[in-house]
Amino acid sequence: MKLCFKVVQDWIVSEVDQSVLALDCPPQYKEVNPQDVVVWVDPLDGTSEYTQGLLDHVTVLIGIAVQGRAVAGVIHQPYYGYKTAPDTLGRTIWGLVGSGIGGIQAQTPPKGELILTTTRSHNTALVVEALEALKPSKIVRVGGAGHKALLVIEGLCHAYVFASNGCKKWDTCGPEAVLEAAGGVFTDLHGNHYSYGKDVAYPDAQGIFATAKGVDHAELLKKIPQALKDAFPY
Ligand SMILES: Nc1ncnc2c1ncn2[C@@H]1O[C@H](COP(=O)(O)O)[C@@H](O)[C@H]1OP(=O)(O)O
Ligand SMILES: [Mg+2]
Repeated sequence: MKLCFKVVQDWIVSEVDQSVLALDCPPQYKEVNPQDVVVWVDPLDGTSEYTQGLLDHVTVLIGIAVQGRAVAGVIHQPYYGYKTAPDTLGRTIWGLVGSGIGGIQAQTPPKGELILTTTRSHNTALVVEALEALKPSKIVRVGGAGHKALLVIEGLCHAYVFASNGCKKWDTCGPEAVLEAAGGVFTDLHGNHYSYGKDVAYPDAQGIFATAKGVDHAELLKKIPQALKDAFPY
């Protein structure tokens, strides 16, 4: 059977960030068995915010898992700058664990503060309880898992905390890989990495606890009461 595709010319982007091609692939990923690779895609993360016109909360997420671990990802913000710089709309951030990130500079968040980011549209009593336990100096409520990961990568927030089972593997595989490639740590509320293998259940049933480069993830996680962690069993 012969398949024919006609690609609309406007869809083809020829001016892209080439820096990824200059990177040396970490040795452990130079030869992987294709059967060990799973790609998770969220074509529109931040749906609720999108419907409300909060366009900069929206991202397109691609995550690549090898033997269950999130190792590479892309977070594309199609509407980045739509209010301030509509002529250069959008930005694409990518990361490969062991190699680094491209598209933005990873930053360490300010010392002496604790700025947390979390959901603005999927709030619950447990979400609030977890945030209060950390005694933050500020809470940034925005939409989208990709968007929140970017706030942490850019050092605008110290941590992304979500005591809920609402996110799915396609929401977090890409963000986890990019944040960890940027020097951060992205785990569940027990401090464990999710598995992104082909047979896993879709919900991130143990919540999200992700910290920026330079933040002591284990120390911060100790402030979450055990009873709250127990509300998210394996
Ligand atoms: N309770 C939920 N029900 C459905 N999707 C959820 C829920 N909680 C989180 N998500 C998904 O995880 C992303 C991050 O959550 P939030 O924006 O609330 O912080 C959301 O954009 C949404 O993905 P999506 O928008 O692709 O449906
Ligand atoms: Mg999503």
